[in-house]
Amino acid sequence: MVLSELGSRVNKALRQLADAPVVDEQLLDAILREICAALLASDVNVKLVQNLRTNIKSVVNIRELAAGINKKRLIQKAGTARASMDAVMDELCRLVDPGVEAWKPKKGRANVIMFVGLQGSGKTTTCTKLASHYHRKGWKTALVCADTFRAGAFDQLRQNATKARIPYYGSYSESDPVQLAGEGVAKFKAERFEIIIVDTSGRHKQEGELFAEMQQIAGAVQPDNVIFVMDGTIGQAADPQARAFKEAIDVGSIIITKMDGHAKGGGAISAVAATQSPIIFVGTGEHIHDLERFAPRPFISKMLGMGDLGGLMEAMQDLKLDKNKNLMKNLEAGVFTLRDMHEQLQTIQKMGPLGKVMGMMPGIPQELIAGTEQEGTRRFKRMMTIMDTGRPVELDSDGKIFETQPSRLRRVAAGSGAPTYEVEALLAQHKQFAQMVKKMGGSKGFMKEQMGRGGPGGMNPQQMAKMQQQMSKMVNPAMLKQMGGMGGMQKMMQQMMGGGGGGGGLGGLGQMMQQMMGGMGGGAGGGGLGEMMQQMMGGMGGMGGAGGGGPSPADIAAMQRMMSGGRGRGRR
Ligand SMILES: Nc1nc2c(ncn2[C@@H]2O[C@H](COP(=O)(O)OP(=O)(O)OP(=O)(O)O)[C@@H](O)[C@H]2O)c(=O)[nH]1
Repeated sequence: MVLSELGSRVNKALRQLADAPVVDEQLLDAILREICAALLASDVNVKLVQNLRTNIKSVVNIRELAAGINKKRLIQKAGTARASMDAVMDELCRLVDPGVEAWKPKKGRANVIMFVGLQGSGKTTTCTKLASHYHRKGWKTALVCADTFRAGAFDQLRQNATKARIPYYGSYSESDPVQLAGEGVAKFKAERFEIIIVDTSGRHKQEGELFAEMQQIAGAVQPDNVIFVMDGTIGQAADPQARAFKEAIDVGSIIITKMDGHAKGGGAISAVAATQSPIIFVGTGEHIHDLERFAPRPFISKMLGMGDLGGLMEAMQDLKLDKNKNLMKNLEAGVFTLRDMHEQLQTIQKMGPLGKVMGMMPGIPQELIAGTEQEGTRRFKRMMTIMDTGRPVELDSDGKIFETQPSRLRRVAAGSGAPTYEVEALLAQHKQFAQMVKKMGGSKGFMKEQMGRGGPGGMNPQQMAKMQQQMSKMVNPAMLKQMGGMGGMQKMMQQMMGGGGGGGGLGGLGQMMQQMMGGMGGGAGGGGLGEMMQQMMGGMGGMGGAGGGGPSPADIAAMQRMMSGGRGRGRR
């Protein structure tokens, strides 16, 4: 069972808990049975599943809970359901969290990272991915190839490193991996590199020869961190494999690869318990950027369809929207040209595959993302092609030029191979965004003004308290906790609404994402925050009906009124 299926099965079980009129031992048992069956079907180690069950049962003592609060059925139910859900969430997180802080490189010195793992686990690919990650974050990074076992390993690393512009060291003729590793690390240390990543050979199975070589290389390069790379598709074999590596070498961190596609992934999760080491990244594809930072709670939360707000924020910050001076200037003036729209689409593309970005948004079920990813991406590409066909003067316009001169519209349609109605639809969408930007960005930044010059701090205390009250009603407390409480939530809203440097920047972006995914609004969202995020990201556009378990339409309306200073939408 792939992880998204595991997530929805667990989520379904938890919902049963929340929806049941009474929570008793029988119901809890049935739900635990379902969760455990789902975990086992995903290849999670059987002992770990047993532990999870026992731990939850010991935390949620139904009889005790019931005895403590037996006055009102409703209270009893609410308390028990919440305690059960918290316990399930905590135990799921514990599966992927060894409780050990991950190693972090130190600035101003050489940090040697050694990769180990079986042949084909994805070591060489992941070495370059990680090198590229550090390189992008500003670390002086180099790669050393000490894999002399597999013919072609050095070529592979050389090609990847060249593409990523990362200095590398290796040899076609030297056959001693220990000497190669030692020389490479010494060279890059002398050149004051900060991150030196050493790729080592693998074998088809864990065997003495491999481990002896690994230990000798470790002796030569004295790694600060040993990263164990494990293939996410290997199922139950993960546990003995991880144990064998841990016994042979001081594994400090884990990277699980091939977590894209149909990886079951549950087996590889067992590596955490086997090595007592944290997973630091997961590989999600063959491309150099297909490496996602791993953190236990966001991972579980994302798997359950609750999103990963931290990840979303990081992806947004990485975009450095405020560095796009032209766009910002236009947005602040309330202007949104077709070229701005083109740039926004490119920006979304830079955040990664649409599905990945949507997956970070809470309340959007994983199955829905998988289903709409293809359609969304196709639509996205068609829009880009249409805009690329426009002339510069047309792109820099507000699009009215196409209304007054229909021959231009027909020319763009013919040039891009799209039917005219599709070009018209794009122009209509652009018009909608442009109106929104005018509302939000114009008059010195509508949102900024409302939020108090770039932050909610400008609201008066009464407005602030009221807004918090509305927000807390709408947001699932577990999610609010994940976002760093009310403060975190406000920070996020700031980022989304004006943090990019001009009011409306990310609002437009969010709205576009919804458009790309096609009909992601209202009913699609499985939970409160997803709905609210859509509301916020859509620039208060009013997305319609609340998703299951979300805020009521009255709550949303109240929230909108609050956010727009009680003046209603549509005001300039
Ligand atoms: N889909 C997918 N493929 C991956 C991922 N990581 C690596 N691969 C692919 O897995 C295959 C093996 O990867 P390598 O990097 O050559 O494996 P290795 O562990 O270095 O192998 P040896 O050098 O022989 O030990 C390659 O085809 C990679 O493109 C991932 O996260 N997702």
